Amino acid sequence: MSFKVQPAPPARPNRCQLFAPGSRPAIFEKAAASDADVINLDLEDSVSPADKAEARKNVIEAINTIDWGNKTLSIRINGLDTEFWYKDVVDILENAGDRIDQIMIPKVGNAGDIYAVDALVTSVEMAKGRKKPIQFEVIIETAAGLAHVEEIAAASPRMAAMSLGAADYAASMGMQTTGIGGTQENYYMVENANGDASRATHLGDPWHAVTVAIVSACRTHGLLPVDGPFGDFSDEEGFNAQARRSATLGMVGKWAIHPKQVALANAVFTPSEAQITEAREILVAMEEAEKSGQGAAVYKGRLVDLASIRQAQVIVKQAEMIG
Ligand SMILES: CC(=O)SCCNC(=O)CCNC(=O)[C@H](O)C(C)(C)COP(=O)(O)OP(=O)(O)OC[C@H]1O[C@@H](n2cnc3c(N)ncnc32)[C@H](O)[C@@H]1OP(=O)(O)O
Ligand SMILES: O=CC(=O)O
Ligand SMILES: [Mg+2]
Repeated sequence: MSFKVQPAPPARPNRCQLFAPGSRPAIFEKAAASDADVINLDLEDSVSPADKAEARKNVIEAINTIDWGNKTLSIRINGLDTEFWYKDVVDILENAGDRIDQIMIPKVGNAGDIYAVDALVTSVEMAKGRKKPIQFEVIIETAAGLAHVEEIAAASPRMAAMSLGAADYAASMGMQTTGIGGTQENYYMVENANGDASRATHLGDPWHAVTVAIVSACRTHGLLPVDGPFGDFSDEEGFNAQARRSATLGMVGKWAIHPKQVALANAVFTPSEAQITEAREILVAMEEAEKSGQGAAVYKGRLVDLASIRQAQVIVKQAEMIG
């Protein structure tokens, strides 16, 4: 471990973030009644420009009147390259009560973007005497966002979470796809020719590099790394495969852009009974090993050592937090 100890991320469940367009207030109550840990009311890309002002009003009313239970409530504002974002921040923080937890900032490109929103939020908080500091979550969904991911993660004490936005990321990177996340059929390896007539193909994961970059920046600075949208909400198997890859790489949750996806995300990002049992058994095996002066032991025929304790603790802590 470096001299600088890795900070812990916010201790709250973040297995699923359910999105609802701000221009569709009829679904807000349904979102509030869902099993998602986080609700994102959207003012950005699911709201057409003509509806932005109305959506802001809807969202403010919803923050103030709907019972959001113990969910994290987050509002996605418009990007800093638009004429909408400052009014999103000012109107919401001047008119919404303390039930709002987070602002989600889309398309961040560098630490300066966070600084700008932080300055505005801080000013409105002071002016209105707001007691509960607003946290930030951001979306990494541009080439610049990926290039500056670490400075973005470190940009403000308000930073709590970071998501991968597969749709805008693909557009910004010039990727040849219109799919939102998941399998990309043209991203594959083919087995060597070697005279073999049947050349098997193996699909690769085009989201791997940016996912790892996000997880690394988040873990370095104590944020929650989250996988973003999976557009084809009829494809449960595809969603599960994407979510399992993200969970394996260290992400803590995934967006749902349709209520169908909430249970899927919760299932993948909740450690299974088998995983929890195995993690607890490893901790017991290591306690026994340490008692007999050993740093390494054998569990089910494989090596476990002090690093295994830290791995097992990840799963046990996740399970305890989710309850
Ligand atoms: C790339 C990005 O930026 S992703 C993030 C931004 N995008 C979004 O926020 C989109 C969020 N999702 C949606 O707007 C909608 O789910 C859509 C447009 C995809 C589909 O909407 P619909 O055609 O109404 O879906 P469908 O008919 O299958 O809905 C089934 C039920 O779930 C409800 N529902 C649909 N979406 C949501 C939602 N996001 N939250 C809560 N409830 C919802 C419907 O009202 C309907 O309820 P009912 O059974 O009581 O009538
Ligand atoms: O905002 C999300 C995305 O995928 O783009
Ligand atoms: Mg986007």
